[in-house]
Amino acid sequence: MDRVFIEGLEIDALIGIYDWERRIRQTLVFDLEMGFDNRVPAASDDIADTLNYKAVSKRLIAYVSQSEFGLVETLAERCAEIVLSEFAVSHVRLKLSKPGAVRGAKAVGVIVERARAG
Ligand SMILES: Nc1nc2c(c(=O)[nH]1)N=C([C@H](O)[C@@H](O)CO)CN2
Repeated sequence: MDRVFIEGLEIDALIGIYDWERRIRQTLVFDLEMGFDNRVPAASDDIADTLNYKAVSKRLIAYVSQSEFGLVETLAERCAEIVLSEFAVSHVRLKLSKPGAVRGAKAVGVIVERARAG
C-alpha cells in the first residue's frame, strides 16, 4: 500500500501531568504515515484525488493547539482517530514526540498504529 507522510510537524500544546506543565505550552512533534492509493492522483494529476497532507496538517494543528491532555498516549489516540475518521486513509502510523521532556533524551513519546475497521 502506498503512503502519504507528514514529518516533523511542530505544534504547541498544553500537555503533561505535572503542575508546572499545566502552566506552559510545549512544542510537540508529529510524524505520520497514512495508507492511501496514490495511483489515482498520479493518473489524474488532480489535488482533489489526493490525500491532501496540507489538509491533514491543518486539522491536526487546530485540534492539538486547543487540547489539554495529561498523557501523550491520550493525545496520540485522539489524533489517530481524527485522521482515520475524517480522511480516506486505510491506516495511520502516528509518532508523537515530546522533545526535552526527559533530561538526556532528545525526545520521548509514543507511536500508535491504527487501521480502519472492517
Ligand atoms: N508514557 C508516558 N510517560 C510519561 C508521560 C506520558 O504522557 N506518557 N508524561 C510525563 C510527564 O508529563 C513528562 O513528560 C514531563 O517531563 C512523564 N512520563
